[in-house]
Amino acid sequence: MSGSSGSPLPISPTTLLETFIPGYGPIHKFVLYSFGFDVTVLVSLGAALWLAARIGRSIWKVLKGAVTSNWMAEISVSSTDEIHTHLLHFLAFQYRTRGSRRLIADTPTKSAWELDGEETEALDTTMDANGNIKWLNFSNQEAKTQPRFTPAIGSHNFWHNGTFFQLSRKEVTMFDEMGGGGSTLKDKEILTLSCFGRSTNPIKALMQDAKEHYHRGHNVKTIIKRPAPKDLRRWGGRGAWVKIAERPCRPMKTVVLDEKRKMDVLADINEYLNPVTARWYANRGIPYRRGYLFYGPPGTGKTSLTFALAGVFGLDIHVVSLLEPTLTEEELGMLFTNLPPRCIVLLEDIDTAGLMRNDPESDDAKKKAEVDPANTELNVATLTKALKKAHESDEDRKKGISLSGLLNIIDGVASHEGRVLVMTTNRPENLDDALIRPGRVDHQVSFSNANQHQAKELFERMYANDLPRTRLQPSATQNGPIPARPLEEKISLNGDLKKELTPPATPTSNGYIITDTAKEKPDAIPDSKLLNQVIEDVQGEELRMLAQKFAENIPDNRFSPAELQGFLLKRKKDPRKARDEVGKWVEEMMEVKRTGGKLVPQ
Ligand SMILES: Nc1ncnc2c1ncn2[C@@H]1O[C@H](COP(=O)(O)OP(=O)(O)OP(=O)(O)O)[C@@H](O)[C@H]1O
Repeated sequence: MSGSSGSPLPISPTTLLETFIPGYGPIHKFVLYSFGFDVTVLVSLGAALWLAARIGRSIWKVLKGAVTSNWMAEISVSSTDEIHTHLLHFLAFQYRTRGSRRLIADTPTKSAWELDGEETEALDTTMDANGNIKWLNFSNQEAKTQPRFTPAIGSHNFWHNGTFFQLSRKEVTMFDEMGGGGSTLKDKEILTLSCFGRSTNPIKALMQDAKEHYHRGHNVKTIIKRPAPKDLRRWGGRGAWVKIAERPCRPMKTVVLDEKRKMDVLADINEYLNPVTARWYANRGIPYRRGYLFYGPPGTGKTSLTFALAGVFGLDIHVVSLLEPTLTEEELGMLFTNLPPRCIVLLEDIDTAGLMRNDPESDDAKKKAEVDPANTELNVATLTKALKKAHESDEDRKKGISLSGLLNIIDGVASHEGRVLVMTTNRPENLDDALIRPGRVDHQVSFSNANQHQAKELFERMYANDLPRTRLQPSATQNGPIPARPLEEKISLNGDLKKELTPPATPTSNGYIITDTAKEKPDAIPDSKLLNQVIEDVQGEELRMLAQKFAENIPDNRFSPAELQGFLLKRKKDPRKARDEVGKWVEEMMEVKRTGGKLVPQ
């Protein structure tokens, strides 16, 4: 009777497990008698490992917390700022080349221009054996689009330029005030980058790299932005503007306009954008702002010139439609204060923008209706309009942009300085004097329908051979900048303004430049056979003769460049056909214009 003594028995691991795990005893006995194996050893080992892991994790947490707070630097970025986009682009690039196991895949949106990459070959339209034309087919383009991979929500580590970085990507949900007392839940993403050391400089350098990576090639692109959707605008900051398009810079030489007028605008903006000018304005207490009014008939190149200017000066275009129903004065003011230091703000068709005014017309109409009972039909209509206006609620009045609100935003005390404001209109006579007074509009450029000289230029431009794609040469930015000559020197040297107005050799997305002629670069890659082969034989003197003949058929100031471009585009491979058919087209067009018809001859 060994166990009957007074001293207590030591508790065995099996007894302990039996106490904590219901049913352990029978299982233990079953395994022991059936297989001769004491499962307690295994379970005890597992429990010891689990405990060690818990303790280890707790110690790790404490240590990590101590290291993070004392020996690590971190910077967080919210998804409402554009740096977030830069970082994601950069990380997508990084993570494509490294083997991370937790990624988020998304389908990137590509513009039509991005399909025309460096290595893009021209597609030929061919015929099959039965003589059927095989048209180009893009039905499987979605299938070919490669997903973009970015780090998944959670923590990630990576090396960049010899520094170890930690990235934490997390989503936060927050209440967003909707106005009118309501609120909604909104998801926002926070990226936190950290690195060892007490300085945030490596992270700042990484962010700079990400920014440069994102903007690489943007010197050959013009970025077009518009106000973000209402709920995103709410966050303010640069996120109040979203990129809607990115297209190759429009060369200045493709805008057919009187050279002096073009040169005046270029010189004026060039002078204005010079950082020294800002100080000059400040010293004299003049607000550092410049406004331009481009006016003239539709399709005469107002928007085209704005894009070409953006390309020359490397500015983004911020397009605002004052007709957008959800845009309030307050928001427009906030959007103007969140513009980058240098940019173009484009307000198109400012006369049709529907600016709200204190409209005396309705009162007049009402009085007229009362004193002129003979004109009943008209009076009922105008009176209804006037009464409708009178019953507009205060809420309705608050919506939209009033003229005084816009004037305030353009040059009020809080208005942004450094931007180039371009307003375009087809009807300058309808504009309020206050809108175009000096200080708001400093330079006016008139556009008109094409004269014969411009028609000739359009023709030559349409049929000029494209520059062959050439191998890329490292750009000046990589080997030091091209020394600049002063503008006056450029003008006086050869008196040929046209050459100088054209931006220099086009840089490309990789920081390279496309060289000018195929002759200089023997390893030229042949370009589109389709287009060039047909028109190759019509170049030089013959092209000039055809252009001359074409232009002689075009009456001065009757057709807009857009109309002529439309005619030429339909004959884009055949300049001789264009010359032969222009006479008939002009006759028909004149008839359409005389009768006020809408359907134009092809
Ligand atoms: N002066 C021009 N030089 C070259 N192309 C032109 C010119 N004017 C118009 N075009 C061509 O016509 C089309 C319309 O031009 P654009 O949008 O610049 O005209 P717009 O004056 O801004 O017209 P709208 O007043 O209707 O907005 C474009 O494809 C452009 O290439």
